[in-house]
Amino acid sequence: MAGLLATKSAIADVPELAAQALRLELDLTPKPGLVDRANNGSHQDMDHALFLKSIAAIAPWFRVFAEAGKAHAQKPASEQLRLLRPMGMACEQAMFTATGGVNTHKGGIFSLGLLCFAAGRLQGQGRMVSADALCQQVSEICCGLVARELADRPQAITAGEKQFRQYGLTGARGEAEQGFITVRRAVLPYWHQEHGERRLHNALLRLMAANRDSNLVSRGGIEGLHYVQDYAARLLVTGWDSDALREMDKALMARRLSPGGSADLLAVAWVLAGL
Ligand SMILES: CC(C)(COP(=O)(O)OP(=O)(O)OC[C@H]1O[C@@H](n2cnc3c(N)ncnc32)[C@H](O)[C@@H]1O)[C@@H](O)C(=O)NCCC(=O)NCCS
Ligand SMILES: Nc1ncnc2c1ncn2[C@@H]1O[C@H](COP(=O)(O)OP(=O)(O)OP(=O)(O)O)[C@@H](O)[C@H]1O
Repeated sequence: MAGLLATKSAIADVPELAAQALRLELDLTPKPGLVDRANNGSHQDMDHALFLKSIAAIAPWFRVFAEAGKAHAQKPASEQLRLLRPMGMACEQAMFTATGGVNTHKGGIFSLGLLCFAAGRLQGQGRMVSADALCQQVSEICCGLVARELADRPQAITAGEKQFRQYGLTGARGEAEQGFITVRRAVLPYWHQEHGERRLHNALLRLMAANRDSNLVSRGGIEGLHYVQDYAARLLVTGWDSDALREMDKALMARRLSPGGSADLLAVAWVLAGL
């Protein structure tokens, strides 16, 4: 009985954890190149207030995704993305309406939306919602996504397709299809070594060092990605404090670099670690 109660409360919490994750990610300061409480990082078209509006518009959708996952739980995993996608796009539309057309959370909606949907799916199947089970579900739901949407295209047209052709970068799709492998390898094993804000900063640095963030490539080319990866890896080796993070913030702003994919994965880490 105690196990059953624990399972139920964990399931109910995933949409709430996801909304919480977006708020914590936003408020974490300093955050190199990203919008935080102190500055707009490398962005001209968004600030903290705009991100708050975006979160308010997106958060109610997380429960919608979870309910949809539950309602379709008995259908094969291969059919799920086709069901979820129109809802994900409607949520993107709600974000664009709230922000006046600015892309504040497209990546976050994708990754967290999949987690919420997968949680509902597990619940509908009467299964335990653990981090491993959620990642496994997301991976099954996204099976073949990289091949369909990046690899099998005859011509590379979009930025994502070009980055895949040139550097093998699979972006948010690849991370989801691999069950958030970067979060599971680079962040979760170290999660309990730190506490409070330092834990989140450390996780963000680990993500920036490991993640092949397509945002960095679209802003600064492959050199931009390597610059941020090397910078973060160096801080993890030498040690860091708030001053070091502020220095890194300045360096990324000077180069117009924004590790938005790693910010999204920090939110994913919060949800997975919270289970
Ligand atoms: C797949 C999506 C995200 C495609 O976007 P795009 O081609 O721009 O892909 P790309 O991976 O380059 O970047 C999108 C965003 O993901 C984030 N991101 C970038 N790199 C990474 C990475 N390595 N890991 C995780 N997230 C990343 C960034 O925030 C970025 O802005 C998408 O827009 C989409 O299909 N939306 C429809 C809604 C949907 O399917 N939702 C399903 C769940 S609700
Ligand atoms: N705190 C944050 N600050 C900035 N970006 C963030 C933050 N958290 C998450 N992101 C992610 O970064 C992405 C925005 O990056 P970016 O502005 O480079 O994208 P874009 O609008 O598609 O490109 P561009 O501005 O170069 O035209 C969002 O999709 C969002 O998911």
